[in-house]
Parts: sequence; C-alpha cells; structure tokens
Amino acid sequence: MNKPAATREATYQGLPAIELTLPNGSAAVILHHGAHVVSWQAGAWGEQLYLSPTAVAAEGKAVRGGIPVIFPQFEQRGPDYSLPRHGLARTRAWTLDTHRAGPDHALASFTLSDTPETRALWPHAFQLEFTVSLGPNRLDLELHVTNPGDTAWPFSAALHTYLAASDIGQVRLQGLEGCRFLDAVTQGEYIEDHPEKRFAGEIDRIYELVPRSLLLRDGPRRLTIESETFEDAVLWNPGPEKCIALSDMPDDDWRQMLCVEAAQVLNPPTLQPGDSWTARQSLVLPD
Ligand SMILES: O=P(O)(O)OC[C@H]1O[C@@H](O)[C@H](O)[C@@H](O)[C@@H]1O
Repeated sequence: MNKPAATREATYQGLPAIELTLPNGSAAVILHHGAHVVSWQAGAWGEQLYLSPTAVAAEGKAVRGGIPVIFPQFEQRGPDYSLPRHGLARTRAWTLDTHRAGPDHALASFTLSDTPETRALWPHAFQLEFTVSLGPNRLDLELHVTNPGDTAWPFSAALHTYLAASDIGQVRLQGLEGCRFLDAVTQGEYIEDHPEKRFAGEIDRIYELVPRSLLLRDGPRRLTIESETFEDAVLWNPGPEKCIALSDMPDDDWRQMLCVEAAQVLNPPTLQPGDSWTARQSLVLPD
C-alpha cells in the first residue's frame, strides 16, 4: 500500500526545511530560508525544478534555482531602487506557520514580516504569507502580501521559478504571441510574434499582460504554467557567457533550465494601509 500524504520537518544543507510527500511519490522540499522551494518531484514525471548543484543556501544569500520569492523589488527595477537586487524576501529566514496533509495533497505555509533589519533597508511594515500546496501532478504557489502599517507603499513581486529542461534546445513555450515585451539584453521593446518560442542562448525578457495559461513542451512533457493576479511573465536564461560568470552555477547548466517567472513588475501595485494583495502560480502536469 502507498504511504499516505505527509509533511515532515527536514534539513537541507544544514538549514531547516519541510518536505511534503504524496501517495503517488510526488514530493516537494521547501526551505525556511526564503520560503524557497528547492525541489518538486511530480510523481512519474520526476523532478520539475532546476536547482544548481553548486547553489549555496545560507542566511543573507540567494539560492540559485528552485523558486525564489521576489519582494518588494524585482531585479533593480524599483519601485524602491535602493533595495538589494530582487528585494529582501529571498535571502531571509521565514517562519513556518502551518503544514498539513489531506488524502491527496499536502501544504506548507510560511510568513515573513518586517524587522528592524528590513526597515533599515525598506522603511515599511509588511506581512508576507507564502503557501505551497502539492497535488498528485501539480504544485500551487500563493503569495499573499499585506500592509499592516499606516502608510501606503508600492511594490513589485515575482515567483522566480527555475524549470528543469532536458535540454534548452528541446524546450518550446506557447502562449506569449501578441504580448509586448521589454528585452533586457537589447534594451528594446517588441511584440512577440512566435506562437511557440524556442530557446538557443541568453534570454532576459519581461512580457506584459500575459495570458493566464502558458504551455511548456519538452519532449513528451507538457507543463501548464498558470497564473492569477500576476500580470507579467519573465523569461530568463543566462546563456553560455553569463552562466560562466555565475559562481553558483556550473558553466554548462544554462542548457538544463529556463526561468518562467510569474511577476508583477511593469505596473507595481500600491498597497493601502490594511489592504492585501494575493497572486498565484500553478504548475500542472497531465495525469
Ligand atoms: O542572479 P540573480 O540576482 O538571481 O538574478 C537572475 C536573473 O533574474 C531574472 O529574473 C532577471 O530578469 C535577470 O536580469 C537576472 O539576471
């Protein structure tokens, strides 16, 4: 008989983590550090996320791979330009709030609030809740942002999902045709004209107002990438030259990954005192 769905406290590189497991063999591992998903094994489909074998998980550092949570600045695009690149959530220890399993799902929820240290970087009161829910062939990620303070603040956010690729040359991505995008490599602005995108090297683009569902094909694998509230999608691969320059990624591993990030970057929302904002990304494989 298969083991029932379960949650189990574990460690990863000496840091606290939680493991979610399901009867069909699906599993996910989430670090308290960054509330960072470092692995998603989807039943018979196997590992779906890229995690660099040379990634370093430590307080104050960002893990290369998995699913970094980006808040309240994306890259160095503001709205507060003084913040560290990609903000302050991915490099901090979050609090494991809840974890539980049902017959065929398991979830864990983490929280992060402002501290004197975060207020020295960004002078605002905030509460983040990040919930990871594992289903037999899906992973649902929800980011809930609250402003508990008495002044409004603008923010950006993203789930910087590193998807594993059998080989980047085999990957196709459908759903972006007709969307405007900003290309950080050429600094240009364009409209996507490919119904099915292919990848050959470096890409760093923010697509605006994307459809709620994209489809990634990689050989027989069909991964649906759904999003809610997040208006943008970021595609990122460092390509061969920039990958060599990354100290926490093997030189050739750009071939093994593609970031398809659910993001709110081009139109940063402003959160009024007492208000909340909730956004989701779901990764879904066929049964
Ligand atoms: O090296 P980092 O800080 O994790 O960032 C990785 C990449 O993240 C992407 O989201 C950005 O669009 C890229 O410009 C950036 O290089």
